[in-house]
Amino acid sequence: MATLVLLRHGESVWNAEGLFTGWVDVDLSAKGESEATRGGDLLLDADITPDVVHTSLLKRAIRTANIALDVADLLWIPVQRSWRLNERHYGALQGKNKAQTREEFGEEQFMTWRRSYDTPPPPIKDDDPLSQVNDLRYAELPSELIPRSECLADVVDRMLPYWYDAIVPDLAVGKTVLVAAHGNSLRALVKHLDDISDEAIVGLNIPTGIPLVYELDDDFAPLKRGGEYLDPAAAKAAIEAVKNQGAAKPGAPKPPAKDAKDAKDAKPKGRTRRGRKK
Ligand SMILES: O=C(O)[C@@H](CO)OP(=O)(O)O
Repeated sequence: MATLVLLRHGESVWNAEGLFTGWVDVDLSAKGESEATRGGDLLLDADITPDVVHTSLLKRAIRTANIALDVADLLWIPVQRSWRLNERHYGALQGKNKAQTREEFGEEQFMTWRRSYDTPPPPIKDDDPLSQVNDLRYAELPSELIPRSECLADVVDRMLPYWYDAIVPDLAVGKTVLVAAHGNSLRALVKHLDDISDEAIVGLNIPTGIPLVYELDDDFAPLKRGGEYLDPAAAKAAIEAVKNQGAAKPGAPKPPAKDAKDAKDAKPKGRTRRGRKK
């Protein structure tokens, strides 16, 4: 038997602003930092001591893991990071306002892009400032493996090799494993663990900053389907909030104009592959 803890990063600055994020490396908001702290507190209260942590290459997941592990005085545990745990690449929607996209394209198209299993959003162009093709952290990935857009089925395909090759070997030797990742990469992992159908996964949302604990049998299948959130009441409310992102609030004013240019201006600064050559 082994313990697997899934932790979605705390609220990011773009979650707070209602923007599609994907592979853009935005930081945690102040609320996201407190959510990560609460995540660490919940682990302490439940007496769960991770032996190893796996994260994506994005700072919102890395910082969430660090903050939570710091609370538990476990910053020293071994860490492995992989692009395979990254958020779903949101293609040309990266940086776009969710509410505006819903208004512009309609509820059905909006939800198809957000939650359908096998329809990716339109691809991002390689010369778009919000593309990751020249990002230093993916310099060792062949260009064709760097996504230009992904649906959840694509995320399952690129995440599963990491599950089998990196996470399962830790679980197999009895380690308690913490995976700090993202809404959609964790949906992909939960789909696999709980054997959720392509149709049913559409309705599953993962809340920010609340540890989800799975006890696994010797075949790495959950003893309890769906696992257990360490704060079930908070998880329920937070799941609703994720579900309703981009939805119009009755009587609410329209969201502020945020066109593609605004999104580009908001791009977080980082070193690029090109930057390295300079
Ligand atoms: O913008 C994103 O990258 C994701 C997660 O924040 O959003 P959504 O929940 O709409 O898939």
